[in-house]
Amino acid sequence: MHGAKTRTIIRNVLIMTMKEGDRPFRGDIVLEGSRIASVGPSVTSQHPGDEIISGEGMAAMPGLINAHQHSPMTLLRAFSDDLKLMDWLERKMFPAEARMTEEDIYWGAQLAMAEMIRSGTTAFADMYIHMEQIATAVAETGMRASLARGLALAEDDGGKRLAEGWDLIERWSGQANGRITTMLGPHSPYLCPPEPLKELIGEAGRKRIPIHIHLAETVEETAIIRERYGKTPTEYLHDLGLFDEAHVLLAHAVHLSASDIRLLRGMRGGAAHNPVSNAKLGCGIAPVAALMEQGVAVGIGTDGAGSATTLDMFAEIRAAAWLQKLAAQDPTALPAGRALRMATAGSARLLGIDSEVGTLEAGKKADLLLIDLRQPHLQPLHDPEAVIAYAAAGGDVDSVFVDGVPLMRSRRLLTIDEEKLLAEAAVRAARIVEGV
Ligand SMILES: CSC[C@H]1O[C@@H](n2cnc3c(O)ncnc32)[C@H](O)[C@@H]1O
Ligand SMILES: [Zn+2]
Repeated sequence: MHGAKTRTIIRNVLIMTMKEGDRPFRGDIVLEGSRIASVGPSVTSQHPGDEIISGEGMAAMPGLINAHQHSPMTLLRAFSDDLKLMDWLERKMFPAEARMTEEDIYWGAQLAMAEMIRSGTTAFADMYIHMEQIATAVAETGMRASLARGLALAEDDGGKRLAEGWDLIERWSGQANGRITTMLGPHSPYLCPPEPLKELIGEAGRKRIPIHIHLAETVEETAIIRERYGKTPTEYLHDLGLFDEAHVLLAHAVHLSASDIRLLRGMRGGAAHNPVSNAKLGCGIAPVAALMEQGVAVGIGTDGAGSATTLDMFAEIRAAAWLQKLAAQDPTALPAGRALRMATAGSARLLGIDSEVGTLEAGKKADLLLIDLRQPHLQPLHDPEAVIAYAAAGGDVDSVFVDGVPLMRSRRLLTIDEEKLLAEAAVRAARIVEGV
């Protein structure tokens, strides 16, 4: 017998476990409560009360994990494009963000979550302001998230924002049935001077709190840090003890020298690659293959919708593969299966949740998606991994489960009132950008 937990059997589905070395195969996936009870090729025996979902024509894979973004920036989507990063941030984003209320943050985050669920993302790492609002939206929508209050430590605010960062950690770690985890979020080497950053790193180390930080996104950043401290941005963080003290989620990691990459060897956490944002802002191409060769975990993120425009992780997977091939002039530089594993198991490692999610296997949390393969652009299926990495888009996702709970079935969102959300977002977005 199977006890009181509800069981859902996804029958006869093409299963992509995303475990290293596994090939796609047809079989059943059994969800029991919040976890995966079994994943296998044999037909599973049915019990009274089991819910049966036909997987005919579908592929199942672990939920995509967006390893770096700023969710409320959906309200700034396509508000300002085609500018250099520093101009874009200082002239457009920061002034617009200064006009955002707590309620704006809530609705912007919910808009991001609707878009993420619709495109197969089940978990994300977020760094922003008014994080309580984002945490509330995560709890309500049923997603999984790692949340950090973004901190520009160069600005003297009497410790107010840092206190908000610690408060978030205290109040929200482990909330929403364990779906919410937290980090500290010093923004970047260029907005965080050595003294307060060293202090924060020491405190994070003592309390075992992970750190989410932007690193080496542009050549301008490299020049600024060289001028201020005579080091590369990576050396700057390394010399402050960051990689010894904490699990670290590095966003971008584009401009790394060979010796920078060696400094990252053995780090806990890893780098979140944001290929679309990096391409749109003209930042450069992160040395993904070289990082992986040195054993540094690499995941995939979108960055905020203010730069990436969409939160569709399938677009990022494709861009990641293309850009590595282009940069190396070598089609083998980042194969389809490896790009898919980066966006699932790789990102899970960066968020520190790889023991729970990121692959489809018995015992893990039931965070997964079903892709509808019965569409012209996804047929035939000579190589399912290649079809999904190179041809699928967020709109092909049929169903999404987190913790065994369906958040979308047959493309209908089950935890979000989309009509109300779209109306709220439109009014708020228009007000925020007025006059900026
Ligand atoms: C203080 S909360 C986070 C902060 O980061 C800003 N941001 C968005 N995208 C980027 C990026 O690509 N590089 C650096 N900073 C970025 C966002 O606007 C928030 O102010
Ligand atoms: Zn960012």
